[in-house]
Amino acid sequence: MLTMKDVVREGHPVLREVAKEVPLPASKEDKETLQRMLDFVINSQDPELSEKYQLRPGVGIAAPQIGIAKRMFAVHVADDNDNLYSMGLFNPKIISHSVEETHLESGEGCLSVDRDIPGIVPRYARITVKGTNLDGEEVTLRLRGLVSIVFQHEMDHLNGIMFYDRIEGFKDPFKKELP
Ligand SMILES: O=C(O)C[C@@H](Cc1ccccc1)[C@H](O)SCc1ccccc1
Ligand code: NI
Repeated sequence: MLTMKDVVREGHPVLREVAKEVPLPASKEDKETLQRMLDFVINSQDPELSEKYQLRPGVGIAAPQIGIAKRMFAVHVADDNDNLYSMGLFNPKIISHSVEETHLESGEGCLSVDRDIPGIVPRYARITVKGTNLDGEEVTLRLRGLVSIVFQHEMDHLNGIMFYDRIEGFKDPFKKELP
């Protein structure tokens, strides 16, 4: 099972790479990896398992965060109406988004960042995401609220972008110029 020792931390070049598309249908290996990523996020929210294995609670993780520069991430998060989004996605793509923006009042954190970095991280308020799930089905998701923010945070990881790159005025030595 994946634990925090498998999570690469900021400064590792893989976090600044643009991850590569996953050939579909996904290989057995890529499916196993994505399933382990989903299990990690689920385990990280389980009081016993997160305590036992010292997992930092998370709602998502992207493959570059375990050193794999492939376009896939896993999320396990409920929306404001308690609909649970628990899935792995291959080659996710934001196909449309609102002009309106939103942000978490508390700012954002990251499993690959072992420091608190305060600041507003602007995100699109609503997004439409297309991707392929672990069953090989193409899914289209219309998202808003925390779920939308989580998906945008994970999408950024696939493009070598860290949440603090989006904080106005934050200077980071590893800063990646935003498109
Ligand atoms: O590093 C990651 O990608 C996992 C992050 C994802 C994330 C951070 C901030 C905002 C949205 C998504 C971890 O889940 S950070 C821990 C966390 C837990 C619950 C809610 C928000 C963040
Ligand atoms: Ni992160």
